[in-house]
Amino acid sequence: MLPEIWNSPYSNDCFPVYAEDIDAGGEASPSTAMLSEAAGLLKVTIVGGSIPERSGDRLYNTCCVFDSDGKLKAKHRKIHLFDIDIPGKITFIESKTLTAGETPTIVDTEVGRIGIGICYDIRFQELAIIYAARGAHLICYPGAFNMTTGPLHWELLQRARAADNQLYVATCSPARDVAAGYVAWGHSTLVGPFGEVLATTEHEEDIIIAEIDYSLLEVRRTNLPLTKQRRGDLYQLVDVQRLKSDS
Ligand SMILES: NC(=O)CC(=O)C(=O)O
Repeated sequence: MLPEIWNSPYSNDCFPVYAEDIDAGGEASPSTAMLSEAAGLLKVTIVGGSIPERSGDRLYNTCCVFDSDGKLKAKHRKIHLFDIDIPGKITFIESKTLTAGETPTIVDTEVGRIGIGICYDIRFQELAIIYAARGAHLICYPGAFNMTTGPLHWELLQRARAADNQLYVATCSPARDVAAGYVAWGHSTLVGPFGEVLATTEHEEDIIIAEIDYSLLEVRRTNLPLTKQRRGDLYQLVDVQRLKSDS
């Protein structure tokens, strides 16, 4: 797994410059061609962080997932754009250059059923609930939280998504570069289905190698039978996409 916007500085000025046309493949998208080659050569599934994607006259913040033959299995376009204003701390308006994606993305891979979100997507618990309801074992969030929100929210949100939905959450952030226009918090992390941090980095460049045991999902769901105890008679989340595809 790679971080959010790993082929470009994280800035509205740079997104159009570094954007690649993913659907055209080959030389049009050197970053995804490289990921596909690496997945095939190493025989691993890759959740390819995200890059700015050009599609016609639009730009998206897009994560590509490759299977161990190097085939593109899924493409997730960041659904919730990072438009925030905390005066004196951080203002970022992704929607100045980017368009929001329109579909949640869940993908069956050799290493489990994976839901994908990109950074700000982690703040919207409904997306994680839908992924859990559709049988995700793991949600991967390439992200790049910052020095204001990172210390308070980055780990909190990962643990909340994992504990509420009793699944694994994996995040990958760029390392911190204090000279960059946007300073990332770092701290890539793997969280287990009890909300426990299984592995994490500091803010320097690093790699996490950790084991995921999906049999723990059942154990935790038996220990705490939240799904059975949910009061669907009092509240419900409607899976609009599923309703659309069923009709
Ligand atoms: N960069 C993001 O998309 C999100 C972020 O930094 C935050 O939610 O805080």
